Amino acid sequence: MSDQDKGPRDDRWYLNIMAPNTKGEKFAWLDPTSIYINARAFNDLLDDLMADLDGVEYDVVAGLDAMGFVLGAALAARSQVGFLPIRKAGKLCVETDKVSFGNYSGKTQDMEMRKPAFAEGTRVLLADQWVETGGTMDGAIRLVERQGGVVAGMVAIAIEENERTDGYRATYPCVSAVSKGSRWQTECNAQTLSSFASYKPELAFPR
Ligand SMILES: O=P(O)(O)OC[C@H]1O[C@H](OP(=O)(O)OP(=O)(O)O)[C@H](O)[C@@H]1O
Repeated sequence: MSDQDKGPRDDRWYLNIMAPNTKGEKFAWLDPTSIYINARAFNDLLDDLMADLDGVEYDVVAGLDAMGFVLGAALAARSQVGFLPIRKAGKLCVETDKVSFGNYSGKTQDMEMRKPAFAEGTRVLLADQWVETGGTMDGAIRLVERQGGVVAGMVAIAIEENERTDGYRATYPCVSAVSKGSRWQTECNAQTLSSFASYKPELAFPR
């Protein structure tokens, strides 16, 4: 792809290379990780998220296990702040706080954060790949607040619209590559993208 192909910044062209689910309803409805494979796509995604995070103040980025680690760590590096992994339960070998949460799959799971992870009043930016029901974010918010942290905002490739995520947008700065009011947002809410019709894995190849 050439620079000309990028188009206006609002285009968010890299969303076109996200892959549809081909494995059925036990899985998420799409796979955004194809964006990470392609250098231009990944960098343009990070550029747009960083631009939209301008004015949001945070001391650390917390990434949600597992795919939130990719975006969260990359944004932490760009922001020159540290990165805090919030893990699915049973992995951390240090003291932890634990919460239960439900996500799009309908299952209840536990997640953990090291204890203590930060000083009281630390501003934490929560990063995840995707927000669907918002249940995973809810667990992360509780973990951060339990240790006296302040949720500084949330960032993801997309935040689907529903009652819970409307509440997040009303409460925190929420940044997503899928812009509110865009046709991408409408398609994400409906869980089908028009770009799926022309999706090819080759679109994401590294070169
Ligand atoms: O808003 P929710 O309904 O809670 O769903 C969003 C969560 O689901 C996806 O992760 P998943 O649990 O599939 O795990 P993964 O990151 O390990 O792929 C996504 O990365 C979020 O973490």
